[in-house]
Amino acid sequence: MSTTNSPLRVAVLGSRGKVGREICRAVEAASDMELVASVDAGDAIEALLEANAQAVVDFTHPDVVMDNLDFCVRHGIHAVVGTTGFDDERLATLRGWLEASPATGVLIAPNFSIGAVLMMRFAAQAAPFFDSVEIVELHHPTKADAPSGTARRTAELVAEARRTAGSAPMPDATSTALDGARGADVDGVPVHSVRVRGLVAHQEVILGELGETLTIRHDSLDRAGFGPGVLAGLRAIDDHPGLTVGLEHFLDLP
Ligand SMILES: NC(=O)C1=CN([C@@H]2O[C@H](COP(=O)(O)OP(=O)(O)OC[C@H]3O[C@@H](n4cnc5c(N)ncnc54)[C@H](OP(=O)(O)O)[C@@H]3O)[C@@H](O)[C@H]2O)C=CC1
Ligand SMILES: O=C(O)C1=N[C@H](C(=O)O)C[C@H](O)C1
Repeated sequence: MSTTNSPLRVAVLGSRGKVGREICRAVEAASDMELVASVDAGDAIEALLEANAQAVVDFTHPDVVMDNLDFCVRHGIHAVVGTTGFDDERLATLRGWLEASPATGVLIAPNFSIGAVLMMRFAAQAAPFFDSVEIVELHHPTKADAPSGTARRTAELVAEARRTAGSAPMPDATSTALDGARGADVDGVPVHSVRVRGLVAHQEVILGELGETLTIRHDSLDRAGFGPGVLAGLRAIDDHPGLTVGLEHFLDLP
């Protein structure tokens, strides 16, 4: 889509937010891209058309992201989306919109950090080898959703790997518990959410077997760490029309 003569024309939605600010910096620093529009709450999304944007990056809020994507897909603008809140119903809606705009690509990635993508993959690989798997995600207290999109996706991948392997149900003799004490049940995997000031985004996957545990931990220490994954998504999106869920599909992983 872009050549050395014509940098990819990128717009950022949520440009004044904690992640959006970093993405604007990353796009501005990329020699093969041009930041043509920065849109935040209260700004008119039509700025994307005036700027002739070819692709948008969305780090906004689960309550507004579907409206943003409706606009982008209707106007044939590719979208690289970090905003959380995508359940099966939303993904089905998006697929329907994309059928009417077959050249447009939308990438939804629960986490754009390369380390987090690997954490999810390693957790799924390890899950069938252990009796127990639980997830603890830890974030800043301004986060809108719980559990995190990354934790939900990890739980789904773990559950899928265990189903494929024919794993037995996880042992748990709890017969009485305060509400929430065992976390949220995501596809049979307990997920525990911690919100503490000072944290950025962290996750542990704790796997246990008789006599041993394995803990896979990822820490996002600075939101600049989401930039390279977003740029990789932008560079590949024109070659991936339709809906893609997960940055791993755009990476050359073994
Ligand atoms: N996939 C990934 O790798 C990552 C995903 N995320 C997700 O990204 C999202 C944003 O996170 P974060 O940056 O921390 O949140 P912030 O609240 O810091 O930023 C969101 C920004 O979007 C703005 N906004 C709200 N509505 C609109 C709209 N209709 N159009 C344009 N901008 C709008 C907000 O404005 P205002 O504050 O005035 O409402 C705010 O400036 C969350 O869903 C989060 O979970 C976060 C990190 C990594
Ligand atoms: O809101 C955040 O901060 C983050 N959101 C994403 C999620 O919900 O998984 C990604 C990362 O955890 C940071």
